[in-house]
Amino acid sequence: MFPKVNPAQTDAWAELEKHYDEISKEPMVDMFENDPDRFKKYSIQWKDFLVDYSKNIINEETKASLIKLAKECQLKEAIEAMFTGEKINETENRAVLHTALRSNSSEPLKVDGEDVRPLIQTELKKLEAFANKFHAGELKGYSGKSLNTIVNIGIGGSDLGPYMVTEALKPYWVKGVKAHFVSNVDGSHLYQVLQEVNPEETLFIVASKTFTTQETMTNAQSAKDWFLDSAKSEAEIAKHFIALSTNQAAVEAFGIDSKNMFEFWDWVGGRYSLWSSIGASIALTIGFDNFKQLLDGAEAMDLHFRETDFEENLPVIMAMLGVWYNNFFGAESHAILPYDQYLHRFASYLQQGDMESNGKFIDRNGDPIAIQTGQIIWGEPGTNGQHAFYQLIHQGTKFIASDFIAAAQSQNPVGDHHPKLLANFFAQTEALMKGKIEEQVVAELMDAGKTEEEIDLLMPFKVFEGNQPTNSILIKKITPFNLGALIAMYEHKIFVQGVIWNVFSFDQWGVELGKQLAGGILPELEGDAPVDTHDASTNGLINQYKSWK
Ligand SMILES: O=P(O)(O)OC[C@H]1O[C@H](O)[C@H](O)[C@@H](O)[C@@H]1O
Repeated sequence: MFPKVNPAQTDAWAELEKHYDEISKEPMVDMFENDPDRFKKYSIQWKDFLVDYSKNIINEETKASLIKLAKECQLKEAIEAMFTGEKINETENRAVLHTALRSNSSEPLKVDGEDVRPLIQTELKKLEAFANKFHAGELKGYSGKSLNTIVNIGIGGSDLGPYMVTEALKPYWVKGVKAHFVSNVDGSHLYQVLQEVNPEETLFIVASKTFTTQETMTNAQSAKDWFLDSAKSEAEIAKHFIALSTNQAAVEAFGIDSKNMFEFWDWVGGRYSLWSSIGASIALTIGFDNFKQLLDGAEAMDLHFRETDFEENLPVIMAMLGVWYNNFFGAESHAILPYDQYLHRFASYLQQGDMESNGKFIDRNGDPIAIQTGQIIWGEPGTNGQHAFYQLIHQGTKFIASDFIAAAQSQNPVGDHHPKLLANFFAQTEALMKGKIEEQVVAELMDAGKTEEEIDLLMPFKVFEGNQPTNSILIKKITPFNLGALIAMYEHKIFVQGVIWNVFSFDQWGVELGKQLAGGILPELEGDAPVDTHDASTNGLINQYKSWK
C-alpha cells in the first residue's frame, strides 16, 4: 500500500525543527575546518558521477534525522509500490511505470492483469526499425526524396523532454538529420519552423499522450494544411506524419493511419514520457543505439535508487536536502545551474517535472497541507547566469540552494574554454559557501590604496554573507548513458519529495481550470460585440483586444 503519512507528525520532523535552531546559523566554513573528512563523508561517487553535497548546512545529526524522516514516511514501501506497478496515482487510478520503459528485466510486471514488458519491447522494436530506416534514407517522401528532417509537434511532456535531450546530446546527432520542435499555439512558432523545412523531406511527429491538447492539435492541423499545399494529396500524409499517443481513435480521426502510430500507455505520465514512444524524436535524432543508452543509464539509476541504502542513495539524499531547506529554512526556490551549454533546456524541463508533480496543496488523504510543498525551480546555464542573476544569490535577502552540474570532459575541447568554464563552476560554489567577511574586504580595499574614509563607506556593500548551500554534480562526460542517469536521478528526487510531503505527484489537476476557461472564451473572441460575461478586468481585456485585433 502506498503510504499516507503526515510528515509533520513524525518524530523526525520535531527533531529537525529543534535541530534547525542549533545549526542553521553555523558557518559551513567552520564545519569544513572542524572535520577533515567532511568531503568524503558528504559526497557520493557512483559510476561516472561525483555528487558532492558537503557544501550544505548539515552535520551527521541532520543527515540522520532526514533519513529517519524518510523512513517514518515509509519511503521504502513507496518505492516498491511504484516499481511494482501499484496504482499510486490514485486520483487518476493509474500505475506509474516510467521505470518499466527503461528496464531490461523480463520478469513479468502486470497492470490490470496484463504483463507490460512485451508491450514495451514491441514498441521499442518498432521504433528501432523505423529509426534505422530513416537513417538509411529508406523513408521516402511524396516526391521520392529521402526524409531527413523531423518536426516534433507536442507540448509539455510531449515536448520538453525530447527537446531537452536532443539539445543535450547534440554532439551525438546522426549526420544529416535536422530536427525542430514546435510547441506553442502562437502561430509564430510553427511559422518560423516551416520557413526552414522542405515538405518533400520532412517527417512530422505529432506527439500527444491524449491527442486532444489544443496547442498540439492546432499546430498539427496547420502543419498538415501546409504540407498538403505542396503534396496535394491526402494519400501522401502516411509518408510524412506519424503519431505518438495513447489514443488510437483520436489519431485515426486526425487522419494518421494506426500503422504510423507509436503507442504508449496511461501508466506513463506525460512529464515522465521521454523514455516511451514520445522519445521517437530522440531516437530519430541521435540514433536508436544512443536512445537505448539513454534508457540504460536511466535503468542504472533506477536500480541504484531501488537498491541502495538511503545514506548513500543519490535521489534520496538530494530530495531530503531539498526538504531540509524547503520546510525548515523556508527556502522558496531551488536553482538548477548546469555549466554545460547543451543542457540549456534542463532547468525548463525540470520545471515541469518538479512543479507539476509536487505543486499541490491537498495531501494524499484529501486534507489541506499545513506545510510547504513543491519548490520553485529555475535556472540557466553557467556562466551566463553569473552575469545575470547570481548577484541575488550572493548578496540578496533570499535563501537559495542550488545544484551545479558540469562535465569533466568537454564535447568540444576548444582552446582553454573548458578549464575556464570549470574554474567558474568551482569558484562559484566556493564563493557561495565562504562569502567574504569584513576583514577580507578591508584588506582588499587597503591593498587597492583606499583611504580609511573610503573603506568605511564601501565596506558594507562588499561583504558577502556566504553560507548559501550548493550540490555539485560532476559527471565525467555527458554521454547518452550519463544523461539518462542524471534525468532519472531528478525524477526520483521529485518522487521522494512527493512521498515526504504526502502529495500525489503524478496527477496535474491544476492545469485544467485555465484550459476550461480558455475553451469558453475562444468563441467569445469572434465578432465585434463586446462581452460582459466575466469580471470587469477580464471583460475589459477581451473588449480591448476585440477593438484592436
Ligand atoms: O501529451 P499531451 O496529452 O498532449 O499533454 C501535454 C501536456 O498537457 C497538459 O498540460 C499536462 O499538464 C502536461 O502534463 C502534459 O505533458
